[in-house]
Amino acid sequence: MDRRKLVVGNWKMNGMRAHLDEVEAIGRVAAQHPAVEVGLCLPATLIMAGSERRGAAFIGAQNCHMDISGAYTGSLSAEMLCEAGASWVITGHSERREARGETNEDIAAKSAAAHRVGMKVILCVGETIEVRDAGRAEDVVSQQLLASLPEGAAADWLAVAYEPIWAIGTGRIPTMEAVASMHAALRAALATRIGAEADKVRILYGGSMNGDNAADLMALADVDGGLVGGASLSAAKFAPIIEAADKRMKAAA
Ligand SMILES: O=C(CO)COP(=O)(O)O
Repeated sequence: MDRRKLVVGNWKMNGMRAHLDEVEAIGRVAAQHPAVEVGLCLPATLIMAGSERRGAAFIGAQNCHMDISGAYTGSLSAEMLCEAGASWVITGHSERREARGETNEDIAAKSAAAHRVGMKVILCVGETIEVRDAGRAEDVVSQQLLASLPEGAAADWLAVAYEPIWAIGTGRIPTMEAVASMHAALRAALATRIGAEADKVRILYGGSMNGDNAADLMALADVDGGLVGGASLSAAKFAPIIEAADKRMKAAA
């Protein structure tokens, strides 16, 4: 199955106008590696300016509301983010599931809302260290994925990111065997819901991905790219990850 590698930076609550030079530099790196789909999910304040300097990278948002409009102080709808220049949105990041109490149902609704306005979605799932240590990671994360999967999910608008919570920002990653096994389990779980379409859905790995481990991670059969936090904040750190994805695309061609 030819799945185009997808490498996306999640800037989280980082980035001021001064960092738009990095957006531009990453956009140039993306242009040098057209085999890879590259994007940056920016803080909402930078989406409009970032989308003017994005080069060959797409710009995404990090969250959206599930409703179109209304009395939701401080929230942004998918339509607003899309109009500002975001073509993708992250839903279900653990930093929102945990700290903001987002439920699987909320995440399915947000993902559907984004799809309705023509945006693409990166739906995040991942386990705590307690669940991993108890040997229940694959069951728990597969269930989380199915419970937060929006109606009509299809590969042309939905990607999944497996992000073990204990690997985010810690410099620790699961073993390659554990990542391979989880990604295969998630694809199998998807197939129970969407059948053969599951083969086309890109499943990204996220959590301490960097220039040193990206090549090994992206060589795994069901790892179709990365969702990258810290190492996406500068072109210098992000470029080696994009290059690793490009090499895999060429090796597979
Ligand atoms: O949460 C992440 C991306 O969404 C991963 O963050 P780090 O790459 O900084 O570990």
